[in-house]
Amino acid sequence: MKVYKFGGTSVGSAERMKQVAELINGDEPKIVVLSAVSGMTNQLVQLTEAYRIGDSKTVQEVVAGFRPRYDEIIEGLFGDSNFVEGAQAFVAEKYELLGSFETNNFGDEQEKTILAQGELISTNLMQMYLESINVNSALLPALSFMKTVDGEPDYDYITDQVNAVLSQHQDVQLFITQGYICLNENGEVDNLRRGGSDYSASIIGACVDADEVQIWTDIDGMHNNDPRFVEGTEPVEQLHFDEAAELAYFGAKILHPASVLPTKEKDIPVRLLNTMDPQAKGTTISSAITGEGVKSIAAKDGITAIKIRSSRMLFAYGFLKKVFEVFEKYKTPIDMITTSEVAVSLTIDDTTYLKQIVEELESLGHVEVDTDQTIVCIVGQFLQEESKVEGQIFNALQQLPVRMISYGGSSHNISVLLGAEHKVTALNLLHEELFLPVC
Ligand SMILES: Nc1ncnc2c1ncn2[C@@H]1O[C@H](COP(=O)(O)OP(=O)(O)O)[C@@H](O)[C@H]1O
Ligand SMILES: N[C@@H](CC(=O)OP(=O)(O)O)C(=O)O
Repeated sequence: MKVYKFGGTSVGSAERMKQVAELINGDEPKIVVLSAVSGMTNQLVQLTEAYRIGDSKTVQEVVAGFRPRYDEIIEGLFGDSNFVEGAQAFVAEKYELLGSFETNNFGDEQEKTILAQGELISTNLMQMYLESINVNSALLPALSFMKTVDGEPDYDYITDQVNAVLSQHQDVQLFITQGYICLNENGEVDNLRRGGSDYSASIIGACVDADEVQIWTDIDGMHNNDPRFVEGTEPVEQLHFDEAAELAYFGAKILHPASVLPTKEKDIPVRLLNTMDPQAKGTTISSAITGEGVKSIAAKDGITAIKIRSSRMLFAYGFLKKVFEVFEKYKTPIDMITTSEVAVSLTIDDTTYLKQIVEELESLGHVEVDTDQTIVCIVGQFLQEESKVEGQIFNALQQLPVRMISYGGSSHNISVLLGAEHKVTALNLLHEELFLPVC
């Protein structure tokens, strides 16, 4: 069994959906995970915001805005009028549902139900299209097997349920399911957070012991730098699970940060492939350790740096424990940390409890907070005795005000903290220094 995942851009139009159908049609057994058509989840988020503030006009406008997009997709997908009518009736029910919530009684449950509709629409349209071209496939409703408890996948439940549903369709080799959506421990509709379809594919892959998970998107694999900000980036052929996890966590949008773990645990290779160029090699992520030196650079925005300065740190022990306890109390993960004899600097990206954290840290020392920072993360295999990378990084960034550097935490990550306004310059300078030949 293989698990394929197609992102929003890969199902963003009738033409793309037909391309996907061609790619997944074949004898090999497959579970195909689809995202919502590109932009749809953003619009659904906008819709939930309008409901929250009681803005009925925007609610009606957003819902009306769905129609032309899906009309075009349905028209492009189906020749037969029965299928056109069936698909139109299906989306009409969704528009009705999306416009039917009460603004004065709108909470998390309603919000999650709305956010789930994008994936429900794209998968149903794909299933109808496959039927229309006589491809034998079945819809595998994600809400019948994908469950989280305290936000974490319930692997035992998912494994039992997904295998039970699969065994009900012995004559089918091709299954279509929704990414991103799930039920929570209370049986309510929930999701795996934005970009979570990659995570769905990886969880499903682990639960069915897949031979491989393929993530199909609009680019030929993980590039050696962020193609949105740097020109001339190139795909990286091989990455270790840990390298891919670091890149995903530190901003490489092509992969959801949590999606590496389930496949790593089961040692299932993940391939990142391009729907628009299916022959391209892409990137293979596996347990193989390959190559030395820098493989890729990523950047994560929205970082807050906190510095705690205290002369009580001098010759003392237990100070860091007290600092960490504050973050533990507010369930706030720390990304980077550096220390001197009189100060600790660390970064967080979740600022929900920043005020409370700062208040408590002030009892330990003088606290300074810098918002709007970016972590630039350089990933690869760095053999410390031989590595020239540190020198190259200092060289590349010498003109920029670097706020923190984290090196040595692992042999495959060097992280640098800068003000967000320096991100694009830093990515480009590092690219030049680390990847481009010296003329
Ligand atoms: N290092 C990187 N390598 C490849 N793509 C990257 C990288 N960093 C960011 N991206 C962006 O990720 C995008 C693909 O991810 P995403 O938009 O989530 O795709 P999908 O809609 O298929 O889920 C690419 O178009 C690219 O702009
Ligand atoms: N549709 C969801 C889930 C997802 O994974 O989408 P994509 O694969 O297009 O990033 C989102 O936009 O967050």
